[in-house]
Order: sequence, then C-alpha cells, then structure tokens
Amino acid sequence: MLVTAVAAERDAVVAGLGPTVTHRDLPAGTLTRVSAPPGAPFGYADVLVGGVGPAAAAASAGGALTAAALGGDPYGLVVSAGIGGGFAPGAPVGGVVVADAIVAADLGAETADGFVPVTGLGFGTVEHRPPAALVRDVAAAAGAAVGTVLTVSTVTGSAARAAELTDRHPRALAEAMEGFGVAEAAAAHGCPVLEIRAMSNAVGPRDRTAWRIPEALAALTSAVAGLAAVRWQGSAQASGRKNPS
Ligand SMILES: O=C(O)c1cccc(C(=O)CC[C@H]2O[C@@H](n3cnc4c(=O)[nH]cnc43)[C@H](O)[C@@H]2O)c1
Repeated sequence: MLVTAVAAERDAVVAGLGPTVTHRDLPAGTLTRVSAPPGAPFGYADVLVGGVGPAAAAASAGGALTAAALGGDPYGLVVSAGIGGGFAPGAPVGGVVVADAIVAADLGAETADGFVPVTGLGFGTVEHRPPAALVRDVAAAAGAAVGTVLTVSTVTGSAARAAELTDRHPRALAEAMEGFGVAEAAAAHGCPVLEIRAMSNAVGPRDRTAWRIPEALAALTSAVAGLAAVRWQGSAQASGRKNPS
C-alpha cells in the first residue's frame, strides 16, 4: 500500500504504477487499487489518500492496514509517498529522496536546554528504519538520494528553523508531514515501511510561489515507476503474502 496526503499525489503515484482497477471509500481515506503487469509476483497495489499531517496519515494507514488484515490479505509493505521540502544542497527541487530513516522532528518538549525528543521524556519512539536493501534498490531504480526524511506538523518557514532542524538532524535531506505517522501504523502491524519524497520546494523561508508542484509530481511518478520495477519486476522476496504492496 502506498499512502499519499492529497489526491494530486495519489494521481501521480497511480501514473507510475499502472491502470486503476477500483476505488473504495474507507472510514478514513480513499483506496485506489492498481493492477500489476502480467507476470508480476503480486497482483496489485493499493494507493490511499490519507490526509495531510502525521495524525491523519496514521489514522488512515492504520485503518487500511487493519481492514486488509481482517480481510485475510495483509499488506507486506507500506510506502509514504508524496512531495516534500528539500534541504540544500543534498535535495534540490525536482529531485527525489528515499528515506533510510523516518524521523519525527517535532515530537517532544521544548525545555530551557532546548528541544528534547519524546524518547528523552521516556516515551515512545521518534525514528523508524526502512529495510536497508529495499532502500538501496528503490533509490537506485528511482535515481534518488538516500537520507533522513523528517516528519513535521508545521512546515518550516524560516532559515532559523531550517538550521535548527539540520543541527539536530545532520543527515536530513527532506521534510514532509506524513512519513512518521504512516511508519507508526506500519510498525503496529509488523509491516516494513518506505518513504519516497519528490522535492517541490526548498526548506527555508516561506515562499509558496516558488513551489514547483507539477515538476515534483512528475518526479514522483518516475520514482514510483522505479519502485514498481523493483517490487514487480525484480526478484520477489518470498513473503508468503498475496498482497505485499
Ligand atoms: O496545490 C496543489 O496542486 C498541490 C498538489 C499536490 C500537493 C499539494 C500539497 O500542498 C501537499 C502538501 C504536502 O506536501 C508535503 N510538503 C511539501 N513541501 C513541504 C515542506 O516544505 N515541508 C513539509 N511538508 C511539505 C507535506 O507532506 C504535505 O502533506 C498541493
């Protein structure tokens, strides 16, 4: 299953996968089923429009994962896919990033000594690690850079905030708003997760007019075609599942 925030991202993802089979409304999100090409090891992928932000993403992905599991056909991989902001110079506008770490960047507490992640308060987790071999293969197929993708609830809008984030996360290449939520839902189901982001804008001072959304959506389509090549044309890992994507 691939999870996007908005319908425009869903359309870009579907364009990289193949023909649509069905649409289905779930309590949280709309699921589009895309058929795999003949000879692929798996029959289809589902693409979920789950909403903007980590909470909406977790709720919608969790619901879809549960529905699939209760239907006897659990997902074998969940992918958070969409556009994002890139940190210069590693992730230019129009480029693609595949996450090797999906990090909740603003989940914690502000203290007199600075930001403390929620793990420093004794709770939860702030990072999920996608499978390294899959990250490598998908990044190669997608022509993507590999690095940390931050999940934020507030889009960065100043140079000071961008510098604060890169100080705390020197490996960060991109930020977006859903990856950690999707990853939390996947982890709850024991399911591996990936995050693929196509850069629509630079992280920094807010300038919505500089966002290059059509270019990013086109890059997202190409990147997802690379993912499909790995999952559908590459040697399928024998997962024993009918519905691994
Ligand atoms: O207006 C449109 O046509 C349009 C088409 C596709 C997507 C959008 C969005 O606004 C998606 C919001 C989505 O994008 C991610 N995002 C993009 N840039 C950043 C950023 O610099 N910082 C954080 N998130 C970013 C985010 O995941 C949002 O969900 C509009």
